[in-house]
Amino acid sequence: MGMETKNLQVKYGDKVVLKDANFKVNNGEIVTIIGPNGSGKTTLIKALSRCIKSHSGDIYLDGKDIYQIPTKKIAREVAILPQVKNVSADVTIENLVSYGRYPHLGFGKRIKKDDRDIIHWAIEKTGLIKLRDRYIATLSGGERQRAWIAMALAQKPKILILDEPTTYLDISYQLEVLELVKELNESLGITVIMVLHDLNQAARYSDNIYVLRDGQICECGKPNNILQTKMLKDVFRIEAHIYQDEINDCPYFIPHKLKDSE
Ligand SMILES: Nc1ncnc2c1ncn2[C@@H]1O[C@H](COP(=O)(O)OP(=O)(O)OP(=O)(O)O)[C@@H](O)[C@H]1O
Repeated sequence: MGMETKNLQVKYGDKVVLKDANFKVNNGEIVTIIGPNGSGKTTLIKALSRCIKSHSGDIYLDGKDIYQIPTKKIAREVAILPQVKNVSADVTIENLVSYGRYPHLGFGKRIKKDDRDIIHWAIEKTGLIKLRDRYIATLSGGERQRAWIAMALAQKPKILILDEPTTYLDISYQLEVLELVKELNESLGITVIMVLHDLNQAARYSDNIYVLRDGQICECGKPNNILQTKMLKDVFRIEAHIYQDEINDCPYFIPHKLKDSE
C-alpha cells in the first residue's frame, strides 16, 4: 500500500508550517523524512496519519482521498508510533500489544482466539516472548521501543509510520530497532515512513529520502543523490566529507565543521 500528498499545506493558527508538500511512498518502500529541528517532519507524518487536519491539498492512501476513508479503516491500515508515548505503570507488554488489535475488534470489543494468535505473533516477531509479562515501565529503552513496534504490528498494518524511533537509544539499540524495521519491511512487505535525525542511518536504511527545510520539501531521491555536500551545507549548515560504505552499499558522511557564516 502506498501514500501520496499533493500540494499539502498545514497551518497551526495563522502560521503555515508545511507548504506545498508533494510526498510519495510506494508500496513496500522505506522512505525517511529528514530535516533540521522545526522544519515540519512531525507535522507531515501527523497529517499523513490524519492525527492533524491539513489546511489545503490532498492526501491519498492507495489512490483514495484519506478524508473519504472511514477512520476505523485507516486505523487498520496505517500504524503510527509517535515520538512521545505514554502508558500507565501497570501495563505489561502483552497488554500493550493487545491494544493494537482494537481497530479490528468487532461488536462487543472482545479479544478472540485469532486476535490472541496475532498478539503472540507480534510479540514473537519482535523478540519479546520472554519479557511478555513485564511492565512497560521496567523495560530498557530498546525493549520498550520494540514493545511499541509489536503493538503497531498487532494492528497488522500495511503502512508503518515511525517518528524518530531511535531517540534516546544507545547505538546498539538504534541498530536493533532499525534492523527490525527493515526486517518487517522485507519479510512482511510493510511500507515504512519514518523520521530520523541520524542522516547516516537514513542513508543506510531508506529507499528514498525526503528533505524538509522551513516547511518545504526541498529535495527527494535515492540516498546517493541526497547525501551530498551541498545539501548538508544548505540545509544542515555543516561542511562534511562524503564516503561510500562498501559493506552496506550506501553513502555516509563525516562532519568536519559548521558552515562559515556568510
Ligand atoms: N501544536 C502546535 N502549535 C503551534 N505550532 C506548532 C505545533 N506543533 C508544531 N508547531 C510548530 O510547527 C513547526 C514544525 O514543527 P514539527 O514538530 O513538525 O517540526 P520537526 O521537524 O518535527 O521538529 P523536530 O526535529 O524538532 O522534532 C515548528 O515551528 C513548531 O514550533
